[in-house]
Amino acid sequence: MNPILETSDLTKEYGSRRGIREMNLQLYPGDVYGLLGPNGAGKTTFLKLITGLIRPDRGSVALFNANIADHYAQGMQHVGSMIESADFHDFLTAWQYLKLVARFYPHIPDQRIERVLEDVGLWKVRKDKIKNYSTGMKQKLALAAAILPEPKLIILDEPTNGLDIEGTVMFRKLIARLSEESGTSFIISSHMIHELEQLCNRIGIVYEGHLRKEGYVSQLLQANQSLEQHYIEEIQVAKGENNRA
Ligand SMILES: Nc1ncnc2c1ncn2[C@@H]1O[C@H](COP(=O)(O)OP(=O)(O)OP(=O)(O)O)[C@@H](O)[C@H]1O
Repeated sequence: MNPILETSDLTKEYGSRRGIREMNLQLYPGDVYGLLGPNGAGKTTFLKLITGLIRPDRGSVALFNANIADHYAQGMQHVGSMIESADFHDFLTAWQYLKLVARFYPHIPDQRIERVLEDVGLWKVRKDKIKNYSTGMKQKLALAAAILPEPKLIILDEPTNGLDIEGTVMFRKLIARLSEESGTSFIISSHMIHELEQLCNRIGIVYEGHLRKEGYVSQLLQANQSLEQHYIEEIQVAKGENNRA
């Protein structure tokens, strides 16, 4: 099976020498991949690189077999993403905003917009101006925009940030449904390890710009350790290595 996302030696160093180094990751159809790591580990940097929002210093990104440095539109045509807090046109309503997003795609009927607004729990407020939305409501709208064109791969950076408990449950159910019913693949960065444990089939742990450990959640849990224990253990090992260096 060909990977739908493949990064090779992906490297981006900021002036501070922080960033990510030589990250090699493959995502396969149907994968729901959780990217875990402490603050500043490099998760957002990685997600920005694979969506072409920033350019790598070295290495490459292939999406659906297209190298995005040369064939960006081709690689991104089946990808939806939500990375960092979205900027909206505040004077629009949610409905108008999604109509605007829909214009970037060949054919998205109004029924699809209705369905997505219902899915993310914004149906009742669809005619309210976005400037009156809370952070969580804006987060839901960003998620709605990401799933609108029914992409094969959805890339989400901290998607439950700002969501209340009901919103978090809605999010979890929506991801599970899209994964089960449509075979949609996901890569999700989050600090909510319990959310990821329930949602993901694979996880990767990033620390100080390196992909330290990867695994299938089912196999990791067989070792009689929770995902949290695996995570803490890996971070302790990484910190120990740093202290010795
Ligand atoms: N534009 C930038 N210029 C300089 N340094 C940056 C820039 N963006 C990120 N960094 C640094 O690169 C490192 C990785 O940041 P990144 O945002 O990718 O981490 P993260 O894992 O997403 O963190 P968090 O969980 O806090 O969102 C951090 O040390 C950060 O300070």
